[in-house]
Amino acid sequence: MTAQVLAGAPAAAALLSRAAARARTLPRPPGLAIVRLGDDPASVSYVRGKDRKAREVGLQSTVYALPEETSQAELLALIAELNAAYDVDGILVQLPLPPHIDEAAVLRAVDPSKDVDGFHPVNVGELWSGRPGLLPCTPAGVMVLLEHYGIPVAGRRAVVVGRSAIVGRPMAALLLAADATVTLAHRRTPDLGAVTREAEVLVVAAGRPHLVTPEMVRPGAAVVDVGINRVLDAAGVSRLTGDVHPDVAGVAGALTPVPGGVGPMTIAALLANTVTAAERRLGLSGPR
Ligand SMILES: Nc1nc(=O)c2c([nH]1)NC[C@@H]1CN(c3ccc(C(=O)N[C@@H](CCC(=O)O)C(=O)O)cc3)C=[N+]21
Repeated sequence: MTAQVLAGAPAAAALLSRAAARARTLPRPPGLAIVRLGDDPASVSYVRGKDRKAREVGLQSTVYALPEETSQAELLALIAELNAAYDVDGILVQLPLPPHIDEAAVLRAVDPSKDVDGFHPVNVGELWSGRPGLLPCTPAGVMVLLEHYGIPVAGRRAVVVGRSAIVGRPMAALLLAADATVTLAHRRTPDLGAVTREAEVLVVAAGRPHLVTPEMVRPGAAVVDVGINRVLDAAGVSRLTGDVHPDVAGVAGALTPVPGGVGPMTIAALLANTVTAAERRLGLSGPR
């Protein structure tokens, strides 16, 4: 037996087509502003992908590509301008930012009603108090992926590996909101395998290539691999690999591929969030 492949593309396409349909009912297209500093190749390529998909879905997308040496004050001034702009519904500041910028201060400067990354402390607090506002894109995308493939969460044991502010923590909050019994494990968790073997739903976002091996997985579990690690293969070619060892497919009931699993969901969730932000700002209520 080999695990069902939880491909991201069909679930992302379904989410995007629902978002596009909602966008078409608005009096004007939802506006997305993407801010990026410097020329890190991964950031340039992710931002290009987001901008292209945003246009496909009927959003008005603008990329602000600023030089690496942009000062914190200049960046905050741009954010203030975007906060005040009527036709901007969503603001995304691509991370990571250069070391001379105070990331937390920048994330706090974004108007929470335009925070389509769900990183502002107000949105984090709303999420953990069970009154979700705008949701962090990767965890929100994982929930849509599980739903798309009919994988139940309510009443089940869920384990999240990794406690980052961007994935692990909000992932645990969303699984809890969906009535799972949630364990949040991390690098200081003793006997990680004993903990992950409890999971009926296992989400791995540790940033460590092939951290999760077959003996750490409960037979039949649904395993979501959030890891995107660039590694060199035997021939010295750079490849993407996840935090879950490929042999886990022999034990799990379902498994997301890397690439082609969670990644496409993250972008789709960002664009769906932008439509939600536009609906709220225009006084129309969206779903959720
Ligand atoms: N403010 C902010 N918001 C983000 O959402 C954000 C960010 N900063 N900084 C960087 C990370 C990374 N991220 C990804 C999105 C899509 C894929 C994706 O679609 N990946 C493809 C493969 C892409 C490839 O081949 O490189 C896949 O997994 O199939 C990956 C990574 C969003 N991020």
